[in-house]
Amino acid sequence: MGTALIYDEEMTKYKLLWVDPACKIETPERLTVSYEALVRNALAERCISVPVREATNSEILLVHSEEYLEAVKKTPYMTLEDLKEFTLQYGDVYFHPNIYHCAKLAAGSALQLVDCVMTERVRNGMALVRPPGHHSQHSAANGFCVFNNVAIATRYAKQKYGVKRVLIVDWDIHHGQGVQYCFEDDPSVLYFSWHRYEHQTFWPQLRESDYDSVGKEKGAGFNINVPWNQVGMESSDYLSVFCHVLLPVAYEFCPDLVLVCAGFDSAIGDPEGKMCATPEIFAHLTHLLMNLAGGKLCVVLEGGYNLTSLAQSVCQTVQTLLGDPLPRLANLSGPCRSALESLQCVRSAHRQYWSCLKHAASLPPADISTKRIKLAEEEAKTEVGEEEKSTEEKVWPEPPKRFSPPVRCASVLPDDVTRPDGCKRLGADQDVNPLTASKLKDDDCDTLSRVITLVEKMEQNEICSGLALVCDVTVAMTQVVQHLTPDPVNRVLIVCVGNGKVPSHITRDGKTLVVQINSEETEDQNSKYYIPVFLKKGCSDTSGFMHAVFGLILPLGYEYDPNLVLLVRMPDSGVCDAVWQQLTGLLQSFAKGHTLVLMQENEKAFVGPTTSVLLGDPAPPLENRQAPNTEDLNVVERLRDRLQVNWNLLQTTSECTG
Ligand SMILES: CC(O)(O)CCCCCNCCCN
Ligand SMILES: [Zn+2]
Repeated sequence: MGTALIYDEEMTKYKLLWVDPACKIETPERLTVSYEALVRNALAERCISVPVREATNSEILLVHSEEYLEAVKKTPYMTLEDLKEFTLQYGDVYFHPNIYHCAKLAAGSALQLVDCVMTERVRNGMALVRPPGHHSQHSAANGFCVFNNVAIATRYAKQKYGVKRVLIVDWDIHHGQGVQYCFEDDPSVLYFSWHRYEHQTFWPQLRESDYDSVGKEKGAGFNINVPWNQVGMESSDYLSVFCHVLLPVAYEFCPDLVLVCAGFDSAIGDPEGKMCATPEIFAHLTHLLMNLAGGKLCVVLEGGYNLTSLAQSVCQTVQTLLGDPLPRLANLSGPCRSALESLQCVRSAHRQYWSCLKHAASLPPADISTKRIKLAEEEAKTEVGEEEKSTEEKVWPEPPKRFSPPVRCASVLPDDVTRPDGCKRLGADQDVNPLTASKLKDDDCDTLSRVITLVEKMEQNEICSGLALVCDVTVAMTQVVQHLTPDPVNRVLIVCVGNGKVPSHITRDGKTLVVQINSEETEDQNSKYYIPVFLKKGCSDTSGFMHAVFGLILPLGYEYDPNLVLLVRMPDSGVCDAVWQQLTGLLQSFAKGHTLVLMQENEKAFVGPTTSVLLGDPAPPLENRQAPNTEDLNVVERLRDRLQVNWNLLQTTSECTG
């Protein structure tokens, strides 16, 4: 199944007709540069082009009042003076004779996206629209928004397709208060938003944008606000929040559909956000959401005002939706102190609602409230100036080209195991380099030499990922590590699932990082590079396992930044299919998708499910939503406490930083 792209140049045909410093950044060029970049990078042609349509009255009325709709209906016939007059009743937004038409097209585009994803005509998709939507409210336009595109799409999906749970991820740098107001008492819609806040001094300066707005009545816990109280946030900060807040909660929520309020003003260079995360981060944020809801992911454009970073970020997002391998995120420094404060605040505010957070620190950092008051007082003192003091132009490197290796997935299988379609079989002889074969002294040398050849072809980027059935995974793992070209940049992340002795010598000098999830206590080797995660209920406990994936494996993997990932399924690990597939999917975040899966020969039943994920299909949703058991949560928390001195991305509170 493919990726939908919805765009129509009609939505470029409105603009600001008078002087208004607050609105001048919202221009038609935002849409044209985004679409043209997709065309230029040969991404648009790989998408399924879906036409726009106007949202109907009844669809708009799913969110907005009749009075508001009737009022907006009159704007096409207004004079310039009337339009200015009409605009005055709202904040930070402008009207134009053609904006009503475009607003119907923007909302209709989101509905078209929902239709083709829910009818499985496509797997996922992106709608390039303007005007944006997430600030508009029941009876008000606001913040460049006229109709709330994503809120309407959410109500539409529930009404037309009986979708029970919708996750809305709002990575725009402004708080989508319009979405919050719409669903704050609705437990079937989980709204997650991060936003520049600076202790309520940044637009829209709402008290209800802070972390303690968790939702109302039945909706308590289903509204998650992550305020950024400083500018300059980087990829590390964004990934920390995904790993330690959004993903654990999203998996516990188990949505049937995921919608993204995709604003790219959270990228480096944006005049509104003033953040420092490079465009590649959106490839990762998108990928981390692609194994939820069976891959049903609808991305709808919101903000983004630096035309260069906007276009690059849109391309990173669409290329990931298309399934291309991700770029590596170089030298992640770990979350800054302010981000850790926000992280701690959000986790403590939501610990009572989500079992994955029940071990979170119970209180926000002591001084957080005084900071808010102090900063607000300071703000009051300085004149309210739109022009920012620091106007230095941010520069960042062009994101690296992300081309797919000629072979997406190769397998080394015993002759009696059928090769899954789409997967290339690594032949016995023709592919194997004789030098390698000679070096292997093992009785299984034929298979092992093919495994080594597979790894060599991954290093040369001829093959993206691989799977091998071997007679002894431990031997195979050891051989792979030994045969890696001794290149100083070689770093292998090894994730061992299940019991079994991992030879200690392979955790040599930091060239490998081994994380083993098992169900039996191993002697506690206090090494930075060997991390045993002992789960009482072993790998069969889905919640405990996934807690270790989000809280430990993902952060460690991002910080370690390997160029190869070995996923090893130890004999009788007890891990269930869906969890195994989720892990396989999530590990493709690293090493440009170079994942080698090693399994015992008798586990041929898992060859199909594993290769389907290696080939880019989404992992099936984890049906169960029971809480991780307490001991397992304890294990992961204790490990995190012990390891976070060495691994910054494991931090979740600001107390720990010295
Ligand atoms: C879709 C969106 O969230 O990007 C809209 C943001 C509106 C910002 C209003 N204030 C602008 C102040 C200009 N310096
Ligand atoms: Zn924004």
